[in-house]
Amino acid sequence: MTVTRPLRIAPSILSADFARLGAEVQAIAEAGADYIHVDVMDGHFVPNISFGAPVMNAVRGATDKIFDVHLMIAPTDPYLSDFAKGGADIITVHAEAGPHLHRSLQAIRALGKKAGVALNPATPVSAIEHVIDDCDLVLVMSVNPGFGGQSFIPESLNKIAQARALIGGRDIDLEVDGGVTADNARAIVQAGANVLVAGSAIYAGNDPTTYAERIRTIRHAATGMVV
Ligand SMILES: O=C(CO)[C@H](O)[C@H](O)COP(=O)(O)O
Ligand SMILES: [Fe+2]
Repeated sequence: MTVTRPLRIAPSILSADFARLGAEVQAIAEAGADYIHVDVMDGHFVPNISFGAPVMNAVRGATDKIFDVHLMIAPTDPYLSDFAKGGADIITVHAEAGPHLHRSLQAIRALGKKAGVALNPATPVSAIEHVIDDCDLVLVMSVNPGFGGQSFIPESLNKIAQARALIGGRDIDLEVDGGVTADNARAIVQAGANVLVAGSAIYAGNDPTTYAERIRTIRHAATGMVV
């Protein structure tokens, strides 16, 4: 029998108001986020630059929720300890970011953190077959990484199902990131995911009074609850 971990909603602070980042992290945590998704981009692995470990560390004190750090950087290994010391709980590296994925995953666990591996849309699930027991989280990218606000790639649903089959009964989160909304959340969860990242769908308008309702709407849609 396949055991799926509990549903988690992980707002991406990439879509937050950076001028008020600490307050935005606190607001999203109080609004019901399960994980805080932190997108780190280097302008090399992806065509955009966001922020690094010092900025993440500066807002770490805003909540004690799990910091789910998505590294879109290459190389990754020289920076892992900065993110671990800076307060990351889960550190996810891309399978495409370097030739030694197994070493990177082991390095994250040696730092006492949960190790995640992310797959770009063009990378097959088979790329992580031989490291699946070294992972605590698998992240299926449902857009090409680099920017918030893109549309969900429909083929991702097949890939999520393949990743779920690979994970089987292991205690591993299956996360989906990119273009997640209340409209596709149910299909994503039915395909086998349990962690939904959403940036623009939650932070739209940067109005904290709407965050709890946006998170609740996605959570209810994902569970098939009629509201
Ligand atoms: O990793 C990312 C982009 O590379 C972001 O987490 C993702 O795009 C979230 O934003 P949105 O929900 O607006 O698509
Ligand atoms: Fe992300």
